[in-house]
Amino acid sequence: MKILVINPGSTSTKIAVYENETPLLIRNIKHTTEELAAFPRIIDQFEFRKNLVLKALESEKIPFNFDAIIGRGGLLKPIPGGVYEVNDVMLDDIIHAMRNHACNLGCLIASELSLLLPGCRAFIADPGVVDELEDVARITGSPLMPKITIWHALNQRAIARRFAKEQRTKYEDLDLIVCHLGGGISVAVHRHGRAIDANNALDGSGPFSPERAGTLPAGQLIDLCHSGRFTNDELKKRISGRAGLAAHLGTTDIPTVIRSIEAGDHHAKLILDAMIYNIAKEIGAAATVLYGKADAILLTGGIAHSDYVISRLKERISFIAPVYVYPGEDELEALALNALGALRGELPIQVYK
Ligand SMILES: Nc1ncnc2c1ncn2[C@@H]1O[C@H](COP(=O)(O)OP(=O)(O)O)[C@@H](O)[C@H]1O
Ligand SMILES: CCCC(=O)OP(=O)(O)O
Repeated sequence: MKILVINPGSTSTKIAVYENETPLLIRNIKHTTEELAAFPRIIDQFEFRKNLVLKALESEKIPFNFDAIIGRGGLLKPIPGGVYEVNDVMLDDIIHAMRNHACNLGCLIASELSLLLPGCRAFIADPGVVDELEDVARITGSPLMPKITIWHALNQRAIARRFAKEQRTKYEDLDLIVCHLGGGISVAVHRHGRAIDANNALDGSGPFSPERAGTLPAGQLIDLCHSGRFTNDELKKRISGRAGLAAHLGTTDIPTVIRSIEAGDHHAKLILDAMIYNIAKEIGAAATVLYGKADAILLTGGIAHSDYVISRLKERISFIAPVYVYPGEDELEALALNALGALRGELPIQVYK
């Protein structure tokens, strides 16, 4: 069986082709802040990102012939984890989504390309809106604004399962803190296979990240909203997109920031060290959810490639539990395996309503 995998991220477009469990193509196309700034809205990137997929196939001479196309799931309603077939309700919710993120393009591109091939199915799996929070974790200080979670559900779970396999145990038998360090940064508590707490890595809570503001001072935010300085869309970009490292330093690229630090840029060092400090605090808070008894802390995502970030993070969090580092992500493989499992009847195909 042949599967095409499409993973649009905030700073990259990742593409894979699998023939059963064997990868035939893995491609990570990185996008600069300027390149994406040319598109006023994320939905405007549809043709650009779709063409990147088609060009990658063409350049590798991979025939356009697939049994299924699976995209990274978008910002739908909160749903349980698993594989979902792309349907009209899903496409409609994505087109009218309240929140913007490149992952919204995953099911749109998968759907459009699958329609070119008779019999080809379009899926998503474990989107960022997977919600398994404990009731106590949902309550905030305002009944008007209950906590919602938007996180790297797909990769966090794939990495947690990989760790469990390496430890010769089951994911469902472990208590883990997993932190995905990407364009957004999510920290989730996985208690016996269920993610009982996770931040909103997109526009709500947690540490700031390469392109997110994270938790902000609420009063100052309200004042800024009423200052007349920004439109609604501009303000949203100040929270997600032109926020975090992008706002402070003009780049989301960690190697660029580190080169500046090495060249003596004290401001760049202060900002990156502050991001690391805030990530460590979020992991410390997650430890309290498990009464301090985590089996391990897993660090993953693109930034986990950075020795600068990981060594400083470890200094602050190693006292909590053993730290394991999984640079990059297993999202492409996790998506491919979900599509294969669905096609083979080994995984239930859920219906998005
Ligand atoms: N080799 C590397 N060293 C340090 N940072 C890296 C490396 N590769 C990617 N990154 C950083 O990882 C982040 C992107 O992570 P990734 O998990 O690919 O996120 P996304 O899915 O949001 O695009 C960027 O800030 C990028 O600079
Ligand atoms: C959709 C929420 C997860 C997230 O922040 O993803 P990126 O790191 O790819 O932006």
